[in-house]
Amino acid sequence: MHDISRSTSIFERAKQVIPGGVNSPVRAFRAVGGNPLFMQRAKGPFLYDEDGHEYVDMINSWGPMILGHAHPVVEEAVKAALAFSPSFGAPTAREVEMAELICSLVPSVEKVRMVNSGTEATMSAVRVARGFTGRDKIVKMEGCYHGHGDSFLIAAGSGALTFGTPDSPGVTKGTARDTLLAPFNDLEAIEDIVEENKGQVAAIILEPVVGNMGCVAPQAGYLQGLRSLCDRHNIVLIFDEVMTGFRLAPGGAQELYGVTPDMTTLGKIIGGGLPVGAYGGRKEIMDFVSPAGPVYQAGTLSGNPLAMAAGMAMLKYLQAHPEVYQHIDRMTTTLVQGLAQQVKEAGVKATINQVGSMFTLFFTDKHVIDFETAKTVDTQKFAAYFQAMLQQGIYLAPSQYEAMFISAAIDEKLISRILDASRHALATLG
Ligand SMILES: Cc1ncc(COP(=O)(O)O)c(C=O)c1O
Ligand SMILES: N[C@H](C=O)CCC(=O)O
Repeated sequence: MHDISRSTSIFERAKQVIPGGVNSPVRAFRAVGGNPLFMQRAKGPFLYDEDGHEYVDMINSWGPMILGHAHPVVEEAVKAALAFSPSFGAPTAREVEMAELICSLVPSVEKVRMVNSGTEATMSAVRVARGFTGRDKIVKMEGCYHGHGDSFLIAAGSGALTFGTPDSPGVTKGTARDTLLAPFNDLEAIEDIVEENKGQVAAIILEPVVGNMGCVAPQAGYLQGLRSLCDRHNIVLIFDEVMTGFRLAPGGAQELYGVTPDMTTLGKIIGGGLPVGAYGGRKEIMDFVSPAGPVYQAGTLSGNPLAMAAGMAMLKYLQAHPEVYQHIDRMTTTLVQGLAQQVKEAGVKATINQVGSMFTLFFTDKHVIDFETAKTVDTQKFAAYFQAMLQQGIYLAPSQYEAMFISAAIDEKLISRILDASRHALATLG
């Protein structure tokens, strides 16, 4: 066993002053047992904990570190921006440059507003959709996670699902009533819901490729079907691309699947590792946002110069190096094929979903296509696998209901290292 005494003692202190000792629940390792590791630094594909251990990072800050940690291009951009002051509370040219780049790359986005997190982006997008349509209800998919806004903490994925609180206390009955639930990948079900609530649904929001009940791909025709349903009923279709934006393709999942929503929410990569979010869409909808229109949304630190500098550096690097996408997709495919072979040889009940550089190894023999099938996983097996991988220096997402994200810093040698570790981990499962 690793000596993690420094992490453990920091965790003890943390629990005295931070709820559960962490600033975001999934970090607490409760779903996998043991104490969370406290990280000190990271470089390229590696994380280093407070006790000095090195780990191959398979989460990459839940997506944004697509180039690996502390990439020099991002580091330099942040240093340069810092010298000009970390915040003005006034508009800057950088924000305009960022908006222009997003509008040029993301098919659905004609105008965009920067915010500080994915949660803010989704909350704001839904408010705008309600203001635009004059309707109250939204439809969300079971198991999708859109941050911790009240309207979304109903059948929510990610940490909410991991900790058994997909319907969070504190959300009023009124708010919950305005969120209708549909199973992911089921067009018939959502058509019925929209029909039963005719003229009342402002927006349908979903992760076009789900990452927050583990990685789940949309089935053929599903996204197209939602597009045409929204067109028929004048409903605003919102793709939450906080995870998939600039990861699955420069234009996100909407580019990959060729389906253009009315609005898109973004985060993660567009901040290059700094706190950021954005929501955008068709001009006529976005012009409802204050001060152009009546729907209020604001932010003291929105468009923060450091976040803009880091995000722009990352987006421009990706634009100049499209081979990054080929590399991360190829590395992920090699890894997933290796894992699939190992699972078969070990006789372990498991199935793997992959879209581009996102994937999840689910400990179930069911094909995972929605919330119901995702919930068939053996979470104890996953926990044992997680711990066995951790002991061998591989840092996985600490929950079965999450996706893993591969960075450009991962190469063939590291894939072999991960696969060697996995072979041993699977052998311990029995
Ligand atoms: C798809 C999706 N939407 C929204 C969010 C919320 O983003 P944040 O954690 O930055 O508030 C997340 C991640 O947490 C996410 O994965
Ligand atoms: N699934 C979440 C984001 O992608 C996990 C991150 C968090 O909630 O801390």
